[in-house]
Amino acid sequence: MADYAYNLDKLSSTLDAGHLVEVRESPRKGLGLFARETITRGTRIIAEYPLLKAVTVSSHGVNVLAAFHNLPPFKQQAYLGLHEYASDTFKEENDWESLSDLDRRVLAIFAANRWGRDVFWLASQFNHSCIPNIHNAHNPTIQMETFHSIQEIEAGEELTVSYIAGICARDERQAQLKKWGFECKCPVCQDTSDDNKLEQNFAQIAFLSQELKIAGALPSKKTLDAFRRMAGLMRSTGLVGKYLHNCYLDAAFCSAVLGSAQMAMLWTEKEVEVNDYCLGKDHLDCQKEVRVMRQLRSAAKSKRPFHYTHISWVLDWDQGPE
Ligand SMILES: C[S@@+](CC[C@H](N)C(=O)[O-])C[C@H]1O[C@@H](n2cnc3c(N)ncnc32)[C@H](O)[C@@H]1O
Repeated sequence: MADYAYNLDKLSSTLDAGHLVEVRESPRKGLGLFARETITRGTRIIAEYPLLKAVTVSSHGVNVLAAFHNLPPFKQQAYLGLHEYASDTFKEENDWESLSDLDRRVLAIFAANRWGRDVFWLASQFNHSCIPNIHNAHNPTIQMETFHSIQEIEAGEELTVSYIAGICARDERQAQLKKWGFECKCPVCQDTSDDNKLEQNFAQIAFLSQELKIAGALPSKKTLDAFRRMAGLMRSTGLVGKYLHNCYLDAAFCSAVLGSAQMAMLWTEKEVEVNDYCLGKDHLDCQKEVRVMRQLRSAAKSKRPFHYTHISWVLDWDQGPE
């Protein structure tokens, strides 16, 4: 088994559509994942178990090193084939000078590829885009990380995820991406002209979400209108993943608090649609949302006065591993 190498064939699972993608050079980004054929929205392209799982992401990376040294040789070999990058901050945090060359490499690979505490093999080939076409999430039912297409993807097109948190303006995005040591070359970031419509949309979404945060997003006609505008901007920008889902969720709850079961139901239907293509119908969160949608449907049909407390809202979303 010593010369066993991780490869696409060995990893392809009956739970995903890994055969639809290939790993190859992506201009100025190293390797990347590309569609072999047209991929429809909502396809579970990858469902993967971690190659390396650290117990915690504690300082000095001891847990990461222990996890690596406990792997069987073929997995260590696969891991060491992944891209590495360690920022100066990461090196300082990890007492770089005291480490062996191998341990530095192990930690630099962890820094460049980790999703929380986990490093996946195939999913480590995803490059970043500020407008990604793939959404990743932990699926507790199958205990795997899943990667779904959130747009229709054409044959030959690159598949991308977002490495960063939140929807923010270019400067903040670039600052967050410093951790991975590159300047983003996605289409939004490359266009530095003042009339970059997509960038203007990013700035407006960031502004609206900041305003809502400051206002504490207390349900009112004004906040509902802000969620509606934000959702429209996200759709026209192509940001159709979890932030759009969250926006629909907020709009649904806001409509319910304002007393309209009908409007809450319509927003929830949109929310369910986004969640289904981001997570897959077997995800517990999708099933919980469908239950909320059914309650709202019957409340909307009923002649009885409606109050938002009649609905069992979903409060325990699955966040997946840290
Ligand atoms: C998780 S790896 C992705 C796979 C990597 N391209 C490879 O060759 O194995 C992350 C690294 O890919 C590169 N990268 C990812 N997204 C990029 C982007 N939008 N623009 C430029 N480089 C990118 C950076 O070097 C980054 O540190």
